[in-house]
Amino acid sequence: MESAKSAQKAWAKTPLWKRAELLHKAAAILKEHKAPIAECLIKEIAKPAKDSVTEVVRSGDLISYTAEEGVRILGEGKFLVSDSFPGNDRTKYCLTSKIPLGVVLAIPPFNYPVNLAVSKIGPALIAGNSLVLKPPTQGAVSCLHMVHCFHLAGFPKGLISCVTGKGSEIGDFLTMHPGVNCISFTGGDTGIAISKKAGMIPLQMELGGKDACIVLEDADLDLVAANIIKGGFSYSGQRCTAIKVVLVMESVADALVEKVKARVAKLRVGPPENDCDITPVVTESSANFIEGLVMDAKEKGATFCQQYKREGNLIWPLLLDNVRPDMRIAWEEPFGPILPVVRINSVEEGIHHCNASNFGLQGCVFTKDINRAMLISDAMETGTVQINSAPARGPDHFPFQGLKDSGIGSQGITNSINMMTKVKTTVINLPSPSYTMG
Ligand SMILES: NC(=O)C1=CN([C@@H]2O[C@H](COP(=O)(O)OP(=O)(O)OC[C@H]3O[C@@H](n4cnc5c(N)ncnc54)[C@H](OP(=O)(O)O)[C@@H]3O)[C@@H](O)[C@H]2O)C=CC1
Ligand SMILES: O=C(O)[C@H](O)COP(=O)(O)O
Repeated sequence: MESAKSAQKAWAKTPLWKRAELLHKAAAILKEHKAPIAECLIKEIAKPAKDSVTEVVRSGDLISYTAEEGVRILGEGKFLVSDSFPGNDRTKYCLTSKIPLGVVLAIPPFNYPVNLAVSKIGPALIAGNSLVLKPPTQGAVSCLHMVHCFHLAGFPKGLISCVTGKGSEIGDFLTMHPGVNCISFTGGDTGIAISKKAGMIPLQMELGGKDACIVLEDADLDLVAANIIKGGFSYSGQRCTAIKVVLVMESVADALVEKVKARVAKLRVGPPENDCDITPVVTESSANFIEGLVMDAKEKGATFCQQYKREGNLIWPLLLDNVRPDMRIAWEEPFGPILPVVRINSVEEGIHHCNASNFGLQGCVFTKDINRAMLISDAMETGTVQINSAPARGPDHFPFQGLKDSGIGSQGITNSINMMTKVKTTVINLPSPSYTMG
C-alpha cells in the first residue's frame, strides 16, 4: 500500500500521452502472450480453449481502447463563467479538470480473471492512479502473468501490485485499509458486505444477476433458441450476464422448448482443453450448490427436458420446463449449466417476475414489434435490456451496470475512467467584470 501510494504521486505527474503509450505497449505484450495466458485460464478455471484465447485478446483491445479514450476524456476540462447564474457579473472564471483518486483496489471474480482485472487496471492507470490487484484465487496465476505484461511494458515500480491470497483471509485487510482511495469489485454478495465495511471512498460494484429472457408470441423462435444456448450455456452458465430464467408466452412455449432441447443435445460436454462447450464448474461447492437447486426443482415438480447427470464438477446441461415461483431455481443464480423455463400468460406477468427479483443486472426481450420491445425495456428494472439478443457485457466500451443487488455505479471503459477520477476546480476571481469581445 505504501509503495502504491508513493508510486502514484510520481505517476500523476507523468504526461497523459506517456501513460497512454505504456498502456498500448502493455496491450501488445499481452496479446503476444495470449497462448500461455490462455493455457493458464484453461487449467485454473476450466474455460474452453477458444474462449480463453478470446478473453486475452479482448483484454488487449480493452487496454488499447482505454488508452485512446483516456487521452480524449482526460485531456478536456470545463470552463465556466459566473454570469450564467442569476445575480452574477462575469467576475469569476471556473476551470475544472479530472484528477486521480490515488490508490485503486481492484478485485475481479474467477470467471473473467484477466478481462475483469484489466477493465479496472486500464482506467485506473490512464487516470493517474496506482493499482493494487487482489486476483480471484482461481485465476490468480493467469492474473500474475497478465500483470507481468504490464511490468514488461515498463510501468514504474510499485505502480501495479498483485496481492494473492484468499479473499476470506486477506479481503478485510485490503478493503478496510486506510490507504485505499477507491474499490472496484466484481463478484457475488461479497460486494454487498464490502460496501458496508469500506470507508468514505468511491465504490464500483458489479455483482450477481438473474437475467430474464422474455419471449413474446411473435418472436423468431430459431433466433431465440440460438440466443438461449449462447446466453444460458456459454462457459457453462458461469457468467453474470448469462440468461438465468426464460419467461416464455404459453402459446409458443412448447415450440421453443423443443427447439432449445434439440440444440442442448448438440452441446459438447467435457474438458476445456478439447474446447468443449460445457466444462467442469469452478469448485465442488459450486457443483453441490447447483445440484441443490436441481433437487429442489425435482421435488417441486419441474419438467426435466434431459436427465440430470453429474461427474465430479462436470454437470451436463439441463433445461427445466414448467418451473414455478415456489422453486428456488426461479429466483436464485445457479452459475452453472442449468436453465429454468417459466411459462407466462401475459407480458405483464413476465415483467413482474423480472422485477420481483432482488437482482437487476440485464435482461432481454424477443419480439418483432420494436414499439412493444421499447415499452417492455422501459418497464424492466435492470441496468441493461437487450432487444433480440442475449445479455452481454461486451463490447467493453458499452456502459455496464446493475440495479438493486446487482451493483453500484456503472462500468464500461468511459464510465470507469470517469469513476476513477474526481473533479478539481480552480476559480480565477477578476477585480472587475470582463466580457470577451469578438
Ligand atoms: N456483475 C458482474 O459483472 C459479475 C458478477 N459476478 C458474480 O460473481 C459471483 C461469482 O464469482 P465469484 O468469484 O465466486 O465471486 P466472489 O464474490 O466469491 O469473489 C469475487 C472476488 O472477491 C474476492 N473475495 C472473496 N471474499 C472477499 C472478502 N471478504 N473481501 C474482499 N474480497 C473477497 C474473491 O477472492 P477469492 O477467489 O480468493 O475468494 C474474488 O477475487 C456470481 O454471483 C456472479 O454473478 C461474476 C462476474 C461478473
Ligand atoms: O462476469 C461476467 O459474467 C462478464 O462480465 C460477462 O461478460 P460478457 O457478457 O461480455 O461475456
